[in-house]
Amino acid sequence: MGLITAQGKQPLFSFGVVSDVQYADIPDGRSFLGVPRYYRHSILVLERAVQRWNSLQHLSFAVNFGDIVDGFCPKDQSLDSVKKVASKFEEFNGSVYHMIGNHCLYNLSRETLLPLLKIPSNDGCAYYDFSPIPGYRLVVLDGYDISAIGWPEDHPKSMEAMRILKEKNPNSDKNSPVGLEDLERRFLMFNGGVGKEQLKWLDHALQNATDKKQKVIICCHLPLDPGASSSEALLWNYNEVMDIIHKYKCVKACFGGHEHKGGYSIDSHGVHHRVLEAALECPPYSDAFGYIDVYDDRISLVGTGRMKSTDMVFDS
Ligand SMILES: Nc1ccn([C@@H]2O[C@H](COP(=O)(O)O)[C@@H](O)[C@H]2O)c(=O)n1
Ligand SMILES: O=P(O)(O)OC[C@H](O)CO
Repeated sequence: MGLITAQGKQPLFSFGVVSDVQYADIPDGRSFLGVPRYYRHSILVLERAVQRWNSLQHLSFAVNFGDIVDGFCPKDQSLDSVKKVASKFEEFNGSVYHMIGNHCLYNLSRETLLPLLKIPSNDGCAYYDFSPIPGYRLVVLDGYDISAIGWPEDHPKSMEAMRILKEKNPNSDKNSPVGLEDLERRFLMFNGGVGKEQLKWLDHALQNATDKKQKVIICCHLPLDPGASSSEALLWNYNEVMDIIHKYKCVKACFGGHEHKGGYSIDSHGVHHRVLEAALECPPYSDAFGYIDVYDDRISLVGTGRMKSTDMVFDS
């Protein structure tokens, strides 16, 4: 007999989730705002996540929401550290889908990272989609498509990002939100945007999903809704992405990372937004990972430790 959950129904499929491992073999530290960060412990959180996912036996795949290694990782250790974390993920008895975050790009070029993490790529971009079952599609966005990190300085995408940052953020430290108001505080160098080609691709993917009567789950390192995240962590053009998503009824939930404390909201169109709590900020012996049970009419995140459980119900 298959798995039956608390709702008395068998999920259509289930998958593991973890975000912001930001491993580095360096002593504990703090974020700019003083929040403790446990760089060596975070890989143990991932290790326990993989053990738990394997023990459940009903997860078909896992999704890593980015920032696999921290920016403070000594640069001569970047490659080995990414390989070390990637091989922990490989201990999972199923496929693992990765996305890139700002800290990945502080460490390694897209050229090195994407093949290492087996991220399907087109011209160095890291967006892709897949259908675990015919009725559902996961769409993974590259939130650093337009970014001042990760592309060579003279790359058109890097130059466009610098133009946006100069226009929107007058501070000499482009990671500083000082003086920026409300939602404008997202125009920071450690964030990024989705470029025109990717927006077109997203529109096409959602049209195609609609035609096939598929429901869609969006995954992006950067959060897409101000209700689920501080302004400082949002995707630069979250509004353009959401305008496309809201053209269709197929998107039921958007998941993200980057905002380490996590968040949850339901937007004006009934789309659920869940930002996942970071593995990096778990004090020793505590955890932040989970798995998601997907049904026709709900998506249930079952969290462990600091990752809160969230039941997301929608019209099927
Ligand atoms: N409120 C803030 C937050 C960050 N910064 C700058 O960003 C850098 C990275 O921040 P972390 O939280 O990841 O440590 C930080 O070194 C600051 O330059 C800021 O100015 N104001
Ligand atoms: O993961 P970091 O160091 O880029 O920090 C991101 C911030 O938490 C966003 O507010």
